Amino acid sequence: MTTAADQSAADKPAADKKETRGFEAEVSKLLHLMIHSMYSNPEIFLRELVSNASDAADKLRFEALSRPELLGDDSELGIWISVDPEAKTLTLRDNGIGMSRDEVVQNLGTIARSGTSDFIKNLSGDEKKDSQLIGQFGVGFYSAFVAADRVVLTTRRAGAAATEAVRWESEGTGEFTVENFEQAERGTTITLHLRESAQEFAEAFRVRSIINKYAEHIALPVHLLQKAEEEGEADSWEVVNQAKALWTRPRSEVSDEDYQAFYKHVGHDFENPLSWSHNKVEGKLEYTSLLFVPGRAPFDLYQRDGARGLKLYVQRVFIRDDAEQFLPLYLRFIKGIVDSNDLPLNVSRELLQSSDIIDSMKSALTKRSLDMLSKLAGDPEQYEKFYTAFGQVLKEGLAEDFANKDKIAGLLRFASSTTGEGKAEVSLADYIGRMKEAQDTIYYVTAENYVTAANSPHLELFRKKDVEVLLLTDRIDEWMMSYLTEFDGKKFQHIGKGEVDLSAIAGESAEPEVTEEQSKQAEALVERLQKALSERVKSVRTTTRLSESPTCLVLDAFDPGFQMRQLMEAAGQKMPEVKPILEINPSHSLISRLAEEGDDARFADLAMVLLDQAALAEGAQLDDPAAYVRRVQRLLQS
Ligand SMILES: Nc1ncnc2c1ncn2[C@@H]1O[C@H](COP(=O)(O)OP(=O)(O)OP(=O)(O)O)[C@@H](O)[C@H]1O
Repeated sequence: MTTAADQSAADKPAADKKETRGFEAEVSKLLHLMIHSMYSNPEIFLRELVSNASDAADKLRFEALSRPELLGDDSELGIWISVDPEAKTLTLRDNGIGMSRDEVVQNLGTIARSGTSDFIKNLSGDEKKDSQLIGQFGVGFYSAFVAADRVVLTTRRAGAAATEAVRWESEGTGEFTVENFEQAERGTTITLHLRESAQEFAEAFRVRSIINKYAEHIALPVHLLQKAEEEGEADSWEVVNQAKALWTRPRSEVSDEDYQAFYKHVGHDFENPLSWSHNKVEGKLEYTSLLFVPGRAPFDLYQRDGARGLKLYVQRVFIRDDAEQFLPLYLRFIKGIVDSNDLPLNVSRELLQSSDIIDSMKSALTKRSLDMLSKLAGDPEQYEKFYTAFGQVLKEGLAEDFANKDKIAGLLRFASSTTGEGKAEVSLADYIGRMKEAQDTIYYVTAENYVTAANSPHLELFRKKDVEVLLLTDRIDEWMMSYLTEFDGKKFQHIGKGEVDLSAIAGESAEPEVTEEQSKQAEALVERLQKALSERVKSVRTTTRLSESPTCLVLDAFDPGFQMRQLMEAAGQKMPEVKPILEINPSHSLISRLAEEGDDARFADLAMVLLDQAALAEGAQLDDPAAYVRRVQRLLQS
């Protein structure tokens, strides 16, 4: 059995021969999963097929811009749906672009979209889990098998001869056949032989109610066959939708359901979007945009070649999918369309890449998207969904989009030392609103996870003085913060870096945590420690931030921390070694004992142990854990 994927030129059969081929392995896997995951909602296949037919019409209109002859005398594009309860079939025809034999084999034998195939290959095998993932990418044509146990598709590509049409047939169980066929009209006809469990789709009234739901946003007329009521009368076709591009209609005339259905069509999603923004711009530039915020991340969000961008129309004519030029990369999760009146219909890739029109549209659409997100933030429950899915991507914006830095920063959410939960829910505005009277700095700490951050010894004094600290635990947070130095006139400080000074916040009269006298007394100890630890630390000093722990490690204000180091090393950049600074807390009994230690060997062991413990407390891994264990054992025994 040849699979569709590994066909080579050498074994290509004569074009008109009937061939039986095997689906690519991933298609079989997808089909199997789909049938299991969609049984409770089988009608979705109709949405998918109508969506494909609409895309086929879009593609034909686009090709006809340069080759008008493709339309011939069949220029009224549409979709025709009929049912036959006796034959137990449902048939859907379109007069769109159609497919050649090669295209049929490629599109309906493999999973063409890049990334999808790998995604399916890597599914866990746990049917329940995998079924939920299926909704993350469009199930498309193959969903027909949820309702049908045999699907026959005939198609003739625009511009091809009637004898070059193709017939494809499959029972969805691993194989399909393709053969040449003769078809008078251009376009694609799909006949579903319905499963016993899906007989409802052979009932005209049932199909009508579903189509009413799924067709209103489609810009193409959808016709349903009306059976003649009286004998002798002919059957007739009835158009069931407005057949007007949804974005051209005034907002007040578009229902939420229509927006949601349209999103599912353009966003290849099963679920409703969290929010949308529909705008018509008039003036120097004229365009309409309809942007959506999805509720969950697609599987290819972090893939370099992942699907992104908007669907581009020029004067209502579809031009291309995935036009990336209208939004910055950090807003790649936004789905939708943009329809321009200013761009030429034959807009080229080059023009899209550099043009004043595109630049100003991009900056306006970026603002629009950010405004839509600010608005969404007014609903914390919905915003949390958004932030969980896309918060990390949004953070990239601080590095990418200088002009909108403040807006982006305003959209970020963080866990905090005062909310007591790991949820990222505190905004910078919330933080500023709760700042102490004399506080002029936004404090934060980065760590590998919430527990490490929340228990970091760096927080001790902040806790004691009731000063809030943001806890940043995404792996890109430290990198991100290198781009965020100010918000609303307030500086940021990483509490594990540089010197910390809370004296102003505590009030003039408050006792300092470490008195000058204690510092002075500790001077000799500091010197002794510096000598003992010179290989491993940059310096030793008395603390400005501890109140309970004996020691902690801090970095100089501009030294890269642990996260940054990991990030850079993952990107293949070798980082120079940076030694930390050891801070000691002279009020701690262990430090007093250390100061009194007369035995140099014991002093060295104690010093090393306190240093390693400071590293452990902030979630770092020891370079030589065995040496640490040996030292502790020696100390325990002596
Ligand atoms: N009615 C049709 N007319 C012409 N081509 C079609 C038609 N239906 C499907 N195709 C082709 O088959 C391809 C695969 O369709 P399928 O529905 O599986 O995926 P898709 O439409 O690309 O994306 P999605 O999975 O989100 O639906 C389409 O990209 C298109 O090229």
